[in-house]
Formats: sequence, structure tokens, C-alpha cells
Amino acid sequence: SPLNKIPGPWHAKFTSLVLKWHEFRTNRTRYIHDLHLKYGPAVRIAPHEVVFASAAAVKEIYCSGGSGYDKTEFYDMFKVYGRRTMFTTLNKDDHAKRKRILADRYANTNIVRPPSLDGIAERASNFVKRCLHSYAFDCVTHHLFHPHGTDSLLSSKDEEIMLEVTFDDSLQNRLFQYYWPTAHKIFGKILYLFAKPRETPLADNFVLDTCAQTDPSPFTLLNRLQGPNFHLDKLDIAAECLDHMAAGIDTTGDALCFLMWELSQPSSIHYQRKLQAELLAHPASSFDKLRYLDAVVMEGLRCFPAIPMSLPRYVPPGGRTIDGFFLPQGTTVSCQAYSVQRIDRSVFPDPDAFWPERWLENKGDAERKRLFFAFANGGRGCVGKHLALAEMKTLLQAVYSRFTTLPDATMTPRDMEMSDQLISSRPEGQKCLLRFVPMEAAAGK
Ligand code: HEM
Repeated sequence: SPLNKIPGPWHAKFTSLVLKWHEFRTNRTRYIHDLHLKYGPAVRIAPHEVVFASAAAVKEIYCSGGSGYDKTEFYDMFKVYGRRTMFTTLNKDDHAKRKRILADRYANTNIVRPPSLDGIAERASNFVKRCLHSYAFDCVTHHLFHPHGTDSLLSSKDEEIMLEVTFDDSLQNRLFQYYWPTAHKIFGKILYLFAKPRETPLADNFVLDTCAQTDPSPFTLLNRLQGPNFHLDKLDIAAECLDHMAAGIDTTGDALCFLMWELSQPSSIHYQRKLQAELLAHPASSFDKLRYLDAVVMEGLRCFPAIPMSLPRYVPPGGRTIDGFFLPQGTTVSCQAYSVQRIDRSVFPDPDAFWPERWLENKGDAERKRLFFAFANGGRGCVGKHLALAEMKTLLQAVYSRFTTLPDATMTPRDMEMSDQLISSRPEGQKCLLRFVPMEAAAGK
């Protein structure tokens, strides 16, 4: 096999079992990162699977021809109500058709208009009453369904829907079904005792009911999908909306969670102080005009990308050469943000250190941006990127204009370790408790 020339552990030539073992133990990202540190930016991790961590590989796999290579059947695990959504379409043509319908709803010009942005700002001011995932949930449903969005920051009925999606523990069951579908059919009921399938009835029903509404605001996704020209049936519309709702909760919620945890650590408190100083000096500034806030968010997404894991694609017919290695057609290739954003120390010196100032230097700016992969890249990169950035910056602005955050004494370092899910990661302890000290009180201490 031409893959024999690619560095990697000896067992990767014969079996993917070691890789699967790490996936089931929620540890794929770190396992692959350790292999990159040992073998370099191209590593064979299974008989037909290779991972890369270079800017050239990102460009080739995710951007060539606009949308990069086709997705693998890994994405079948994310079908919604049995339907394919934009995220789960495998080939370019199906993807382009769906994207043409809805992309304008996520354009920055649509996000920063008052009806959309006002909803985010209102939720940011309510945030301290509940939690980050409630905030992300309410913001995304505002954008998808307004005036039929949720209010989980204030209503416990809506909060239950958010908890159902966020505390999903179906990783092992879904991986088992993906790798061994026949065994899953036979032993599914026994497996249920140890590993629960994904069940989100509250969220499923909420989206089905909401999509039956006929008066969503013009800036919403639902309004767009219901348009007369698109001929999407009711289940397709609901599937697309549920997919975006799920995509918008844990990603933004966990990205904020890891970032605010980091800002609250004694080692990073001086960064928090600098952020507060910028916000106090420019109280009327829009979130997208604040340079230090931008640097803090970029560094947060670099160190703690909410989707740190490989995004698998197939090498197209005829094969391709990536980073000097020829790969036959059908080989699974991918990059993971966790490694792409760390591996090149000439671009990111001291890569494990949280250091927002690196984003303020002019020198190396283009290289850093080329290796920034938290939202992926190319035509299949994150369509919700502008919404996510608006949510993150609005919330940080609201919090750090008024409060100092400190870690709660009951938290342990293990609680905040990265725990891989199917594609995103979350804190191992599934909690991140912070103390909010009003700024005047913090200054008096
Ligand atoms: C910090 C927050 C977020 C991060 C880090 C993030 C990251 C990503 C990444 C890496 C992908 C590519 C996945 C792949 O190729 O398998 C993606 C795709 C996607 N994201 Fe996000 N995301 C975030 C927030 C959001 C939000 C708020 C939404 C909105 C509703 C959203 C909706 C989507 C959708 C629909 C796709 C599929 C795009 C396509 O296939 O064309 N994301 N996101």
C-alpha cells in the first residue's frame, strides 16, 4: 500500500482497534495529537485512514474545488428524523443546493441587524441567572424561530429541553452502531443497559411544533426555509432546524465555558483585567470593534476549539498527494483543529499557553489565520460562525464589564479536562462553576 510510507504506529498498518479503543474512551483527539507530536504532521492512524496537521493539508482537503473532498459515512450518525441536512449531505452537489437556500440567514449582515442582535444582547444581560448552555440555546432558537424561540434562562420548562440535548450520553452506543451495525441490531437491547442511545423527545417535539408556526420573523432560518421557492417538506425543514439548534448549543456553550474558566484562573487573571480595562474604556463600542476582546476569543477558540476532532473526508477518484504522500482514492483523510492550531511552533510559540497577545502582533498574522481551524474551512466550514462570534463577544462584553469571575472552590482540574463526544468535546465533569464578583467589590478586596 502507498500508505506504508506514511509514519505512524506499527499497528495502524493492520488494525483500527487501538483508534476505536480511544474513541470509546472519549480520548480520540488527545491520542491523535500525541501521535502528531511523535510522528509529525502526517500520521497513518488506521489501515485506510491518515490524519494531517499542516496548512497545505487543510487547504487541499477542505478547500480544493471550493468545498474540498466529500464527507464520509461518519456523518450518517448525525441524520435528523432520518433525513439528511446540510451538515450531513456527503457530496458537494447536494450540499451546494441546500446551502444556496439558507446561507444568507447566517451572513454577518443578517446577524448584526437589530432584531437578531437585540435578542442576543437581551439574553446576555440575563445570563448570570443561569448557565452558558441556556444562553447558547436561547440565542440559537431566537435566530432560528423568533418570536417562537426559547427562554431557558428564565423558564425551567425550556431549560429541560436544553439539558436533554447537552447531557446526552449516547457516544458509545452510537459508535457501536456505526462500526458494528449488525451486532447493534442483535444486541441493541442488551447494550441499552450499559450505553444509552440518543433520545431527545423534548427537543424533537419542540422543533416539530415550532416549525408548524406560520409567522416567523423575516431574519430567521425558519422563515427562509418555509419560502415558496424551495419545496422542502415539513420534515426536511424541521430536520434542518433541529440540526442547527443542536449545532448551536454545545459548540458555543462549551467554547465560552472553557474560555471563561481559563480567564478565571490565577495564571490568566491579568488577561481578564486587560479585557475589563478595554471594556470600561469603550463602554459604547460595538463588540466587533474591540481588539482585545477579539484576541481573547480567537485565543479561546485556538486553545479550546469546541469541535477539536477530525472532520473525515474521502480522497477523490484518481487519488491525491498531500504533504508529499500519495493517497489512493477512498482513503479517509482529516485534520483536527486541536492539532492544526498547536503543531507549528514557529506560528504558535508555546502552543499550550493561553496568550491572547499573540493575535495582536502584525507579524505572522497571515500564517496564524491560515492555521486557525476552529470553524473548519472552505465551503463546508461552519455556517454559524458569525452568529457564534456575535454570541460569544456579546456575552463576554456583558459579563466582564460588570464582573470578575473566579473558579468555584469545589471545582477540580479533572472536571475541566477535555472529554470527546462524537465530534465536539465537553468538560469531563460536565460542569464549570464560576463565582461572579461585582467589579466594585472585587476592586475593594
Ligand atoms: C463556537 C461555536 C462553533 C464552533 C466552534 C463551530 C464549529 C463548526 C465546525 C468545525 C464545522 C465543520 C464540521 C464538519 O465539517 O464536520 C461546523 C459546521 C456547521 N456549523 Fe458550526 N460551530 C459553532 C457554532 C455554530 C452555530 C451557533 C451554528 C448555528 C446555528 C452552527 C451551525 C453549523 C452548521 C449548520 C454546520 C454545517 C455546515 C455545512 O455542512 O455546510 N455552528 N461548525
